[in-house]
Parts: sequence; C-alpha cells; structure tokens
Amino acid sequence: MERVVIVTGANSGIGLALCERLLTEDVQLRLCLACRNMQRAEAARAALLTSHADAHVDLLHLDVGSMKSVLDAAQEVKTRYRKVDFLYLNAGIMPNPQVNIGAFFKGLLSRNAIRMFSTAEGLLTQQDRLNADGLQEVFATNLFGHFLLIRELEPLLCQSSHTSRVVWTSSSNASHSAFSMEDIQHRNGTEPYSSSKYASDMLSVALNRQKNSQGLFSSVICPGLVMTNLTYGIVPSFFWTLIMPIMYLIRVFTNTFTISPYNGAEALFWLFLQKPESLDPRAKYHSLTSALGRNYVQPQQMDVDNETPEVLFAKLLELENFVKKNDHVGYI
Ligand SMILES: NC(=O)C1=CN([C@@H]2O[C@H](COP(=O)(O)OP(=O)(O)OC[C@H]3O[C@@H](n4cnc5c(N)ncnc54)[C@H](OP(=O)(O)O)[C@@H]3O)[C@@H](O)[C@H]2O)C=CC1
Ligand SMILES: CC(C)CCC[C@@H](C)[C@H]1CC[C@H]2C3=C(CC[C@]12C)[C@@]1(C)CCC(=O)[C@@H](C)[C@@H]1CC3
Repeated sequence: MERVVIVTGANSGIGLALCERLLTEDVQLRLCLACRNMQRAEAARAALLTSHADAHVDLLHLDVGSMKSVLDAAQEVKTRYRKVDFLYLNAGIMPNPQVNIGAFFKGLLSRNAIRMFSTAEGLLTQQDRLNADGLQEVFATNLFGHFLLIRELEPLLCQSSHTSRVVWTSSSNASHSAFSMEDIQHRNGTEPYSSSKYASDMLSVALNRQKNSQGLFSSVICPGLVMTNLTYGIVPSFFWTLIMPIMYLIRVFTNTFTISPYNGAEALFWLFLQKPESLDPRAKYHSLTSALGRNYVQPQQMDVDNETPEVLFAKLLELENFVKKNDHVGYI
C-alpha cells in the first residue's frame, strides 16, 4: 500500500529539499505539499515533477497560522486519505528578526563562540504580533496550528493496525529560558521563535508519552544553519554570499553549518528510514555537515524535564477547546 506523507511548508527551503529527497528514495509515495500559498505550491510541485515525472504529488491549502484553515485542511485530508504515515511539521516563521551586534562581537571573543554560532543564544530577538485569531503569530504558526492539525488528524494517525509518525522541524535556538508556562504564547518577551521551538520539543515528548501506545510516534530535528528565505530575512542574501568563505571556515569548528537545504533536510530524511521503536523520544536529531561536506545525523538529549511537557499539553488542549468554542476572529 502506498505511503502517505504530508509536509507543511513544503514549497521552499528545507521542506522542499525534503520532498525532493523523499521522492528520490521512494517514487511510489503519495506526497502531499501543505502550503499557504497555492501559486508557490504549484511551482514546487512542478519542480518536483521535473525530476520525478511519475510521482504522485498532491497539494493541500494549509495556513498553519490560521485556525480555520487548519480545521478545513484536516477535514480535506480526512476525505482524501485513509491513513497518514508521516506528517512533517516543518512550516515556520521568524518575523522581523534583529541581531544583537554587540553580543555577537562579545561572543566572538569568548569561550562560547562555537556555541553561539550553533544556537545563536542571546543574539536574536523578533517582533511578534497578533494574528486574525487573536493568537501570537509565531506561537500559532510554529506550534499551535501544528498541534491542532495533529489533534484533528488523530483518527488517521492513531490506528492500532499501523504506526504513524510526526516530525517537528525544531531548532538548536530552542531555549528553556525563553519559554514560560505562564505565557506559552510568549506575549511578553522578545524571543518568540526560541520559545515556540522549545515548546515543540516539549510537545513531542508529551505526544510520545500519550500516543505511542496508539501507534503514533513523534520526533524532533534541528536542520542546522541553512540558507533559506528564513535566514535571508535575518541578514540579506548578498551579505551571506559575502561571508560564505567564513561560513565554510566555521564549519571546521562546528558541523552545524549545514548551509544547503539538501544538507539541512538530512535528519528529516534519515528519520524517514528509521523504525520508530529504535528512536529516543527525548532526543533532538541534528543534521550535521563535516568540513569535508559529509552529511550525518547525531542525537542530542533535549533540555526537557518529566513533568512540564504534560502541563504544556494540558494547556494546549485548553486553548484548543477555547478556540473551537470561540470560532469568531479576535476573541482569544
Ligand atoms: N534555515 C535555518 O537555518 C533553520 C530553519 N529552521 C526551521 O526550518 C523550518 C523550515 O524553514 P526554512 O526552510 O529555513 O525557511 P523557508 O522560509 O524557506 O520555509 C518555511 C516554509 O514555511 C512556510 N510557512 C510559513 N508560514 C506558514 C503558514 N502560516 N502556513 C503554512 N506554511 C507556512 C513557508 O511558506 P511561504 O513560502 O508561503 O512563506 C515556507 O514554505 C522552519 O520551521 C524553521 O524554523 C530551524 C533551524 C534553522
Ligand atoms: C551581522 C553579524 C556581523 C553576523 C551575524 C551572524 C548571525 C546573523 C548568525 C550567527 C549564528 C546564526 C544562527 C542563526 C541565524 C543567523 C545567526 C544568528 C539561526 C538562529 C537561524 C535559525 C535557527 O533556527 C538556528 C539553528 C540558527 C543558529 C545560528
């Protein structure tokens, strides 16, 4: 039976590179590109079909930042497919990023320089805003929309007859200190991206605890630093081009500079090939590229305790109920 794979944010960057790699591995897949912009989705589909003419590539309209769109898309998935084998939760945003140049140069001269290059800890802030549902946009896009999607697709993901997988594209920028259980949407801080990625790490741990027995397995990856629209939003592409030789030099010291979307998708692709029972539910799987350009995957334990993931899960369920009850915009 053909495997059904859904990828959110599949029209560019790491998501699109993953799709390309999945079709190279198994052209029999039913691959569904879940995107908010159908013109970009069509272009991505056309590009994939150029190299894989016989592939089955479906398009699904999904804006993960809009709760109505998530509910409609989930309904559509339920009418199209009888099961979902892989759900890649890859769509993500980092709006209005600001680099703290002072902290960058200070960090450069410190013993933590390598760590700074792989996590950007203390370097980046963003300006978030409310979306039409009244939720913080970064939280809604990077985390909550995906949570709601999983919940709506549970009948297809949690089937005793077979195992299903969800895979989160998280980040090494996920940080415990940026997240607060009293402010899960990060309304009051300046690091909504770090907060949302840390929340996705915790949610994955909670999902494994609650759903493994129903055949659903969740994993988390970090693609490393990859040149995509997201990073071109931090500093412009000409600047990245200018410092590219330095980037390759830094790769000698940290293998987290994967740079190309193909390399960045390594851990996502690797997980596709693994048996879920062999995976560590508390690990983040990192895409890494050596100085000589060899790609590999390494697990790292996540900075997540035993109790907090369950608390977050309960809060997300509460918010889900609230959103569904108040289906008017701007009420939350
Ligand atoms: N690049 C990097 O260095 C790193 C990236 N990541 C993560 O990787 C993931 C992919 O990002 P990347 O490939 O780098 O960047 P891109 O901007 O190229 O890709 C992001 C994708 O998400 C889509 N997207 C954004 N918002 C929504 C939404 N509301 N609904 C549906 N789709 C949406 C974008 O669609 P559209 O084209 O319409 O904007 C795009 O297809 C993100 O989760 C990001 O946080 C993690 C660590 C490092
Ligand atoms: C302008 C300065 C002279 C040079 C600044 C360099 C920074 C822009 C980069 C250094 C480490 C980078 C980094 C990321 C973004 C760009 C840097 C801050 C990420 C936060 C991108 C998204 C992720 O999720 C992380 C894994 C990246 C970590 C490293």
